[in-house]
Amino acid sequence: MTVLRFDNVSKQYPGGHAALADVSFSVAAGEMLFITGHSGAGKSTLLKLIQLAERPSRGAVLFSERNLLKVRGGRIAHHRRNVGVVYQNHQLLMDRSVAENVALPLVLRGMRRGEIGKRVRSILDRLGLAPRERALPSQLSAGEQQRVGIARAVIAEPAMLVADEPTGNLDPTLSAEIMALFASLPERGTSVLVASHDLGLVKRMRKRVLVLDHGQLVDDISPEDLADE
Ligand SMILES: Nc1ncnc2c1ncn2[C@@H]1O[C@H](COP(=O)(O)OP(=O)(O)OP(=O)(O)O)[C@@H](O)[C@H]1O
Repeated sequence: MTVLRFDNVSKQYPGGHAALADVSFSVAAGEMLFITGHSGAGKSTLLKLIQLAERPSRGAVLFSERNLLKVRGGRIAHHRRNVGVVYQNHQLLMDRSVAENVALPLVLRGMRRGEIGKRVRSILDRLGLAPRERALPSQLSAGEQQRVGIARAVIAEPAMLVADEPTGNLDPTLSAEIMALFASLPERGTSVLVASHDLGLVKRMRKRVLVLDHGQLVDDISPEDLADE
């Protein structure tokens, strides 16, 4: 089953050149892959189209077979619930505790409090954040804040997780732990798309890699081909 498909997608910002030019690829349900390329190659733009933070200038983005061009108004929020997002600057609610930040997607879904508590404890345990559950984001290190952002993005088990340079602030050990966590999501049904220009990290993960160059998709490397390089 295909969860995401880009069909000849181009994106031109007002007054700018083509941030994406005629990009086509698809992602299977439960697949993890990376997208890499130089600064300005179009990685963030591609992720923004998936979250409906931007719209294509030409072509179509299909998510679970639905053309996102047709998703408007109140349906945008509904679509975004199916896409977990991890940013480099985590966009946490600074006046809410770690546990409250992580619980937010479940609260928005109207889940029962008892069930929310259980799920929050479980994900905080997995990410080594349980001792910090009552802390405010301002009392955390950059790495801890990043893990809170990741916990919040994955807690509702979205169809897809998109992450933009998710290990930018983290030391190598923590980066490896975060990547291992991402790699465990597909077996729970979540596809994972990670934008990164850390080529060493990307190669170590032995996953499919899309390569963008000036907005064009110039390579689509399978894990097997990556192993041969
Ligand atoms: N809101 C915007 N308005 C105009 N141009 C933009 C906008 N956002 C991005 N661009 C341009 O589109 C191109 C692609 O940018 P994008 O942020 O997608 O690249 P990137 O590969 O994510 O880069 P980086 O690795 O530096 O984050 C760049 O030339 C950028 O200057």
